[in-house]
Amino acid sequence: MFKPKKKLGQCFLIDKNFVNKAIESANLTKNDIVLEIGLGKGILTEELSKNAKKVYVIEIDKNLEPYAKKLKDTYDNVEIIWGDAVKFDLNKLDFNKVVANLPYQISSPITFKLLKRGFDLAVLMYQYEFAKRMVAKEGTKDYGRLTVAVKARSDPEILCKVPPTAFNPKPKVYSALVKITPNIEKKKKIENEEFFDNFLRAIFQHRNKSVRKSLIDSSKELNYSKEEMKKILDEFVKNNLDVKDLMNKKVFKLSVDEIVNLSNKFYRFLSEG
Ligand SMILES: C[S@@+](CC[C@H](N)C(=O)[O-])C[C@H]1O[C@@H](n2cnc3c(N)ncnc32)[C@H](O)[C@@H]1O
Repeated sequence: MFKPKKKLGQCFLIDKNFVNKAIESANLTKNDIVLEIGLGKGILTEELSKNAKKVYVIEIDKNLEPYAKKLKDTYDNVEIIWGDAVKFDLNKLDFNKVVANLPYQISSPITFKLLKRGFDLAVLMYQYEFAKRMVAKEGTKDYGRLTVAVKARSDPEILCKVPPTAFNPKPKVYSALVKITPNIEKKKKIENEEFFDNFLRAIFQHRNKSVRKSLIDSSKELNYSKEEMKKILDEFVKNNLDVKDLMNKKVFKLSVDEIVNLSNKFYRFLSEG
């Protein structure tokens, strides 16, 4: 008998309504190539393989092989990749959509990895609290680095809240199905994505401080000493008087657009200097 492992987030979906909701929301056609992370017993994989051209599934737990075999015996468009999805190079696979009931402990690294790789549409199950952070508004307690990283590149939407009874074993918390639609126009506004992500990491280390104080306190994230950062910021503001007010605002009160603009200006200033 298969014994689910908590540390691998093995809460398997048993309520077909949520499987159907995920499949419908992904608008699958026979041209779609889907990536799923976490096979489990294959409840989602089976429906994906019926509705898409091909399904790649990355699964870490080889003990689930009997379920993989059963699926592969019935569907010839399923390919299982045994390994850690966090370490796997997603550019090796030619998928265009992502549908998954994510193991919660890797929600964050997988979301960042997927946003970097790019996709046409993703429908993902997250812990409800995590989903709320993805869609949060500026100035609220849930607003943070994750919100801005996601919203600066896509339009995330909570489709529905999912109760613990939809899974076996039952998790302690609620979950949510989230649809992430990439937004090319928004993404194009980020002048340098690597710099933007480092900038986010730096400012959100101190979300309650002003952007200026936060950048000084986490100057190491951008490879400067505190003294260097102070001088740089003074020069930056002197040369860009329109950022003065933003630099004095608390980090968590800045909108996504304001953060993108500030990051772009700071990136340009540092590259020119
Ligand atoms: C929440 S279960 C979902 C399983 C199935 N898709 C379902 O909906 O019932 C998460 C699955 O991800 C797998 N998993 C956990 N960590 C993983 C990782 N780092 N890489 C790939 N799979 C992982 C677990 O073994 C488990 O099968």
